[in-house]
Amino acid sequence: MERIKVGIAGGSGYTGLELLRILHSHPLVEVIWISSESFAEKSLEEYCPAWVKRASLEFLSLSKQGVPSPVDVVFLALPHGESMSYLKLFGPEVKVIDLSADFRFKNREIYEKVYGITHLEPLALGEAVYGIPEIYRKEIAQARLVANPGCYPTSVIIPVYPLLKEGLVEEDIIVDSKSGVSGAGKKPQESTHFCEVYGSFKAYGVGKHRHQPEMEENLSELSGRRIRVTFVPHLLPVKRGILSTIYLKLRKEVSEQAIFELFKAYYQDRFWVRVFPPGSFPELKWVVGSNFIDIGFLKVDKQLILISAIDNLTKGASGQAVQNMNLMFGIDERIGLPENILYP
Ligand SMILES: NC(=O)C1=CN([C@@H]2O[C@H](COP(=O)(O)OP(=O)(O)OC[C@H]3O[C@@H](n4cnc5c(N)ncnc54)[C@H](OP(=O)(O)O)[C@@H]3O)[C@@H](O)[C@H]2O)C=CC1
Ligand SMILES: CC(=O)N[C@@H](CCC(=O)OP(=O)(O)O)C(=O)O
Repeated sequence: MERIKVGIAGGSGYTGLELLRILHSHPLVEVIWISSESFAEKSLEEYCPAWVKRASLEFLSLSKQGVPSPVDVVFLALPHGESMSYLKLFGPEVKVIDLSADFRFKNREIYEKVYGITHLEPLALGEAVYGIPEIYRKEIAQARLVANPGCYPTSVIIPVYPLLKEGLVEEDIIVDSKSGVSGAGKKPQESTHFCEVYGSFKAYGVGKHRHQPEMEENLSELSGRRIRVTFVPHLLPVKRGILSTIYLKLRKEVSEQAIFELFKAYYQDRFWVRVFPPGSFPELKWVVGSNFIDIGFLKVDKQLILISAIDNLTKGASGQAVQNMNLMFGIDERIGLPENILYP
């Protein structure tokens, strides 16, 4: 098979560098170009010496140079609002996987309200497939444009989906998530400065985080009911990882064993999902660096507590994006993705 030719828009950012880490070891891929506005014409080695002796690529400026060499697929690892402005550069023969939120909503009005910007490519919203391979495998395989989900929604939608789909839980869901600081990207901000974060722990975006409507729209569509999510994210003083604790009310009596069997029925053949037996819970250290999502659960009377863990940059972003690319090109979704963790 000829290698898949890849372009990475935003190759100098955290998810862009994670894409490079993964794709460099992918046996069926060749990275043809990477872009950065601030480092245009600088080499990857100069920007990030970890690449010395490994790859000789030079950043180009997408805004100034326009469409670079032809590729089969482009990853848009760009800020919200920027991704959609670059979509038109790529013809219909090029597959696009967008890591931003620009194509995640079916409803344009919700996107514009949540992000406070006018959508530049509203027609593409209908075409885009929400990129959770464990749920939308068939649609992703046919897609030209995939909207890679947000990191927090990935950690919530995968564990909650089987329970909602089978009508086992109520519509009101409480999500308490904690994320490492790389979730905020590489651009310096006071709130993510080392001294602000290290040795501390805080909630942010309480009751108004933009991932709440993303989870609600998607879970409502999947379940055919109006789902309400109360979402509180927190900033952990670590670089990578998300741990989400999800509280659900059971609609009827179900045993823990039956819930375990349900998860197995949905995810047994989904390699990147690991469901733990009742009472065993995930930890960041067992997933960080890998593309796994780990799920644990416990029933307390009528309440079901789910705990999930992912690496925000891998299963929460670039790993999932490569998993989507594999499906779009008809190859095994395991290929090229990291199973190894960064432990200790
Ligand atoms: N970090 C995470 O854990 C996750 C991030 N995401 C989403 O993925 C996307 C990328 O995130 P992340 O990698 O963290 O962000 P970063 O801030 O680390 O990187 C952003 C990238 O976009 C480039 N860029 C910025 N502005 C422009 C522009 N106007 N035109 C062209 N290129 C531009 C930057 O290049 P330059 O060198 O010029 O600055 C850089 O390469 C975002 O939409 C984010 O929300 C999704 C899931 C998880
Ligand atoms: C720690 C932190 O700041 N996290 C980011 C979420 C990153 C992400 O996955 O979301 P998007 O792709 O939707 O940007 C935040 O709360 O905005």
